[in-house]
Amino acid sequence: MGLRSVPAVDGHPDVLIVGAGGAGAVLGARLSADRSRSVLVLEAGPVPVGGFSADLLDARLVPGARPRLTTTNAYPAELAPGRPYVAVRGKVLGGSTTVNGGYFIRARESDFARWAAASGDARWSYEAALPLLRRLENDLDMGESDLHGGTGPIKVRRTSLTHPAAHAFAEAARELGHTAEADKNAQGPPGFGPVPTNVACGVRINTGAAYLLGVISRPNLAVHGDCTVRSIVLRRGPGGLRATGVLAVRDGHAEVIEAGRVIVCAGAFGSAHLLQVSGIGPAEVLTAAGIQVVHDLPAIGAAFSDHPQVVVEWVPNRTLPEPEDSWLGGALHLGSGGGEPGDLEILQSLVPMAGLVRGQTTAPGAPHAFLVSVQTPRPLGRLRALSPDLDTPPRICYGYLAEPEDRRRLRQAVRATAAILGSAAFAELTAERAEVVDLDDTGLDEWIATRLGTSQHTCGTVPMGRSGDPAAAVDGSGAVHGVANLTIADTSILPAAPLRGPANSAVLVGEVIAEALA
Ligand SMILES: Cc1cc2nc3c(=O)[nH]c(=O)nc-3n(C[C@H](O)[C@H](O)[C@H](O)COP(=O)(O)OP(=O)(O)OC[C@H]3O[C@@H](n4cnc5c(N)ncnc54)[C@H](O)[C@@H]3O)c2cc1C
Repeated sequence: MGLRSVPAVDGHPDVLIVGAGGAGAVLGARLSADRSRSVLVLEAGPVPVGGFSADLLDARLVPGARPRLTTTNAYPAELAPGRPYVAVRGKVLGGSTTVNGGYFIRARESDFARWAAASGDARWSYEAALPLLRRLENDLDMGESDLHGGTGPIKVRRTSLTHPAAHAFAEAARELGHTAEADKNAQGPPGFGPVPTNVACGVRINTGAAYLLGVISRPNLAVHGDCTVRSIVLRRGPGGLRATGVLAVRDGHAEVIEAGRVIVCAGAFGSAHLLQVSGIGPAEVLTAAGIQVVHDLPAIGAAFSDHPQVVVEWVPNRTLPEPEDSWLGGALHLGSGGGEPGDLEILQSLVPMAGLVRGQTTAPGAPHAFLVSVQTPRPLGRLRALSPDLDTPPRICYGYLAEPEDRRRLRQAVRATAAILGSAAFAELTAERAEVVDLDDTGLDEWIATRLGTSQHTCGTVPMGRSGDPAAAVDGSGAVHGVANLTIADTSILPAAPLRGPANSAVLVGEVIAEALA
């Protein structure tokens, strides 16, 4: 691990980026491509300029699944009343893309339509985003086309489905009449198919490695690791309120670093929390936390969305092999009937949960798993700072399963998984009936409540929207309403979580905002 410092950039950079994660690393690389612009990136976690350790690259594992990993931040949270949880986020170059599952699926067209409508900004339409979706990827399966990119920084590969459990899932989906979806990045009818991943030859391609490490020697770019921004410096002048820099702590020393523009890319939890402790957020939340209100913005932390998830396990009748490249098998997207097509997700793990939490690709005798989630965005989550001190974690409540319809959808997803396990295709792999089969709705609700988890896909803590809309915090280019020279650029600005995992969309946010600021 190492630090890199370029004094000329450190002095008063044109752009100061807080956080080098899914979106921040993209912005650091894209904005510093203009050699006349000085760019300083401050990342709270380590920046391994010599390369990432093998355990953070192995795509057969999910580093963030391991408790107390030093390259993650843990946030105490509440999924539903009485359901405590510890949510994690990457704290390392690449952010959560360095510790995540490597599932890399584009948002659906309807997500883009929602984001464009909320922001009133056409750059979030699917048509406008497509060239950037192509620019960010190198699709090793599909190659360059009108739909796919062939030269971008992130290599994309679909899972192979040759593993016996993945093969059984494919057969079961066919047997049960689910639509085949060979390319989940093609906006076709949702169904069963391989999972597009940001994985090549078993290596998870995080955004730090893909975008930033290769350009880190640019003279107009400096990237500092182990450097936490504790607040945004704000000044009120004749032109109104503006950001002039940040207060950062590096090597135990606090320093104010001034900059032409501050871009906050600290993630959906980190960005909203940093804004609130800096005095930007709902006045009553700030006042209750003892934070001086600098700018009342009610939308910050008021209505985030994510994907509730439960793990459905099954016991194989023999020891199954380790996966070759990725821990992921196939994925089935099906409709809940009350939402949009493909709003339920059944994602297959080829490594038992007992292995993933230990950082091991096998766990002999342990059950295998499906990760089952409802992908309908429901903006019921809340994040509130509790203290002016950034080290005091915010209060995070997801608001899961609040409505009967939320519970119905999750029951339906679990029962669809049980049907997969009860198929003839799976009879060759397991002798046991899924335990949920005999439960009525009440029993299944209880079963789900005790196993409730989350996909860790939070979006919308600093949502895009039109100026004057109380539900909006930033405009379509990430500019904070009412504060000059302050931009937010990460999954926090997406007004609603996409119908698929947000990692691809996080990279897209970096690309879109870089274009907007070019
Ligand atoms: C365990 C896990 C598994 C996941 N699996 C998947 C998956 O398989 N597919 C998928 O689509 N999505 C997945 N996700 C979600 C996805 O990875 C994230 O949505 C995405 O990375 C978010 O990008 P971001 O830029 O918003 O934030 P992050 O990638 O979280 O980046 C934020 C960065 O800011 C830094 N930072 C925060 N605060 C400060 C501060 N005050 N000062 C300086 N730096 C700061 C952090 O250290 C971090 O590097 C997963 C998430 C987790 C946690």
